Amino acid sequence: MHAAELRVAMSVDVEMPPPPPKIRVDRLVKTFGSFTAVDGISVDIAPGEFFVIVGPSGCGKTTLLRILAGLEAPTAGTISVSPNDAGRPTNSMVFQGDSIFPWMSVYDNAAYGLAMRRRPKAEIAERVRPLLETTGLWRFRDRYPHQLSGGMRQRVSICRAFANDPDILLMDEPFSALDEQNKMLLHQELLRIWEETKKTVVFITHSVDEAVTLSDRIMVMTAHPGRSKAILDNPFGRPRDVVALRGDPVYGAFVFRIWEYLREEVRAAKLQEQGGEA
Ligand SMILES: Nc1ncnc2c1ncn2[C@@H]1O[C@H](COP(=O)(O)OP(=O)(O)OP(=O)(O)O)[C@@H](O)[C@H]1O
Repeated sequence: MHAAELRVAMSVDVEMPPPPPKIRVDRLVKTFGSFTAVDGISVDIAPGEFFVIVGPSGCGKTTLLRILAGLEAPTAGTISVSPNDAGRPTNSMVFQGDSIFPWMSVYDNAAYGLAMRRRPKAEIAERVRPLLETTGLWRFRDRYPHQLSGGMRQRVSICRAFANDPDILLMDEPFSALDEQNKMLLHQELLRIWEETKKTVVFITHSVDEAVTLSDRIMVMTAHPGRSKAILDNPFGRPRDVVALRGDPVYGAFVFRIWEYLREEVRAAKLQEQGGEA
């Protein structure tokens, strides 16, 4: 057999094992006193995956993200994150609304994580400038947050998180305060930056549309106590055009499928909120 034939034969026969997960969540439980916020969630998230969590209000999404960020300890179960290159932060968090510093310019806000790690100025510029350019903020780099629109402030938060070059990005409803048009632009920008960097992202949202637009997989959570109800593979490939996506008949069908899982949970959460039984 020639070497080329042997290679073909081997490529057919040898199945590569999947890469080890970047994040492994194993039977995770979080209680606050007698209240169970997260109840036995297990999931493996692959390196470079865009993993989105949707669920009704109060189901434990933020609690789960805070545990991933190391801001809360689990009550039971474990979270393990495969190690990264030394010297890089494990994760950066982007919060709901914008969380940039009002006393710092756009540039300094975007550079904040790197400056805190005392990276050389040239390296900071090398990282920050392309991000500010991609998001249309470069010419506003000397402005302060009060001189920016909400969409621009949120762009600064995203630039800061990516500039920091973490292994994992944790995003807690970062776009919930924005109007539809700004949201759409930011979705496209976020996807563009993510496709260049292939970071592992865990993203929380209330919006099924946002989940479908951004994700590789979507976890639907139950109403309190927060459990994993379903984990769905997104049928759309990459790269994505966030507007064209909506014209695809598969889009509506996938949104509908997620709502089938979600609607009962939203109803249950509403009843819980009103003090009734779900
Ligand atoms: N530190 C805390 N002490 C007591 N209860 C808490 C604490 N943090 C969260 N909870 C409760 O845990 C539940 C889950 O909260 P969490 O913020 O994780 O939900 P969520 O799904 O992110 O909600 P939303 O979508 O409304 O932001 C809520 O009932 C909340 O009140």
